[in-house]
Amino acid sequence: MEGELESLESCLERHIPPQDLVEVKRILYGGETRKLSLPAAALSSAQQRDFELQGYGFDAAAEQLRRPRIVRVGLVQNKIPLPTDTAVAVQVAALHRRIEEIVEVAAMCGVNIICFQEAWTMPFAFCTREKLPWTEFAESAEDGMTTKFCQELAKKYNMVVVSPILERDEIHGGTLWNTAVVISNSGALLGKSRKNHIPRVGDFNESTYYMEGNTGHPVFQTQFGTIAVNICFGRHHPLNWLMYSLNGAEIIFNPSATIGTLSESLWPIEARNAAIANHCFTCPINRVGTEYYKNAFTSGDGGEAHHDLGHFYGSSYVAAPDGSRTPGLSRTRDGLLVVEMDLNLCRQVSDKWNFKMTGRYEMYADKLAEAVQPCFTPNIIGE
Ligand SMILES: NC(=O)NCCC(=O)O
Repeated sequence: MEGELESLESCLERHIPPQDLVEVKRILYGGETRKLSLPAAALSSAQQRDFELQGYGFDAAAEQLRRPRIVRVGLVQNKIPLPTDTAVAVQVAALHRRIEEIVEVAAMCGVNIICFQEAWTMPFAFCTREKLPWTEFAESAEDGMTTKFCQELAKKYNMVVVSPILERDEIHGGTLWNTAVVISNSGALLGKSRKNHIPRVGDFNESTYYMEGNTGHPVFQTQFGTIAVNICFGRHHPLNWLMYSLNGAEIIFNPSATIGTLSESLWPIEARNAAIANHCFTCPINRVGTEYYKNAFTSGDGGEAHHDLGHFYGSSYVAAPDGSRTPGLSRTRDGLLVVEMDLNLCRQVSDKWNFKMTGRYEMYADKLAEAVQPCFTPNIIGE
């Protein structure tokens, strides 16, 4: 992608003198994350298939009573492989093929839980506010062809699959939802988690298509750890992260679709802060590239109509409960980030910082209950 910075990290590596780089990484990233040694076959397959493959590891201290709880997660970011005016079924098939070849490499790297980007089976066409053909990408979470496809992958590779799609719920009048389907490594459907916070910002006009999710904050018990899915815009809402954490999530995925001009300066902060505040691992994932539409659309701001939403900047990363984080994937290329983590780190950091213990949730529960009442008066004290 011409003119786009490849990644923040490659820029730092290029320009910061080596003697300062260690300190810069300590301050910015909480230190240098351990690099994983990935199989040569995986690295060469990634190269042949034209996607970036990076691997990092977070360690925890050895304990006497608990064995290490090591899990490998995979985060996938990708461009749409075909133009947005290609037939719907052909676009979906091409995305299935692309994901299949990335998941195969994830399996070579020993990934236990994989998560794809938000609405991964389609262009992020909600900016257009057109209904057809975009609503045709919607599928049943329970038995749509993408769920069936992911169940096959889960069984074949013994991998938990988190598959964020546009859902059509036939039981409730054919309504649409922005939903993550969670599939166990046995291939069984574990359940689904709908997007709780729907954006109304800039060209992100998703409320034209679906409402705020009604599945609450489910946490899925998998063989490899407890996981939750906080879909995209929920990233800006600390209480949303908190609720998944209160329900016991050790890893919270954040499949997203967001663009540089809107959110890139927030991206490194929000999910990382959530990992710190909630003593868990967080995994934000963003799509890559610029998606063009035949019909121009406006942003409702008096500006010119345009054919694209802007550049999706990738930069997927993982943040750990101690506040450290991996480098981000590329801003421009498809990629797979493989991260090994010892889940014992969550309780170890919790015992150190005690945010759960010092959180005063009962005080906030009371005060929030008051603040949402129509008769609420803010507690402002004047002179
Ligand atoms: N997909 C989505 O909710 N995007 C909104 C923009 C953002 O959260 O950065």
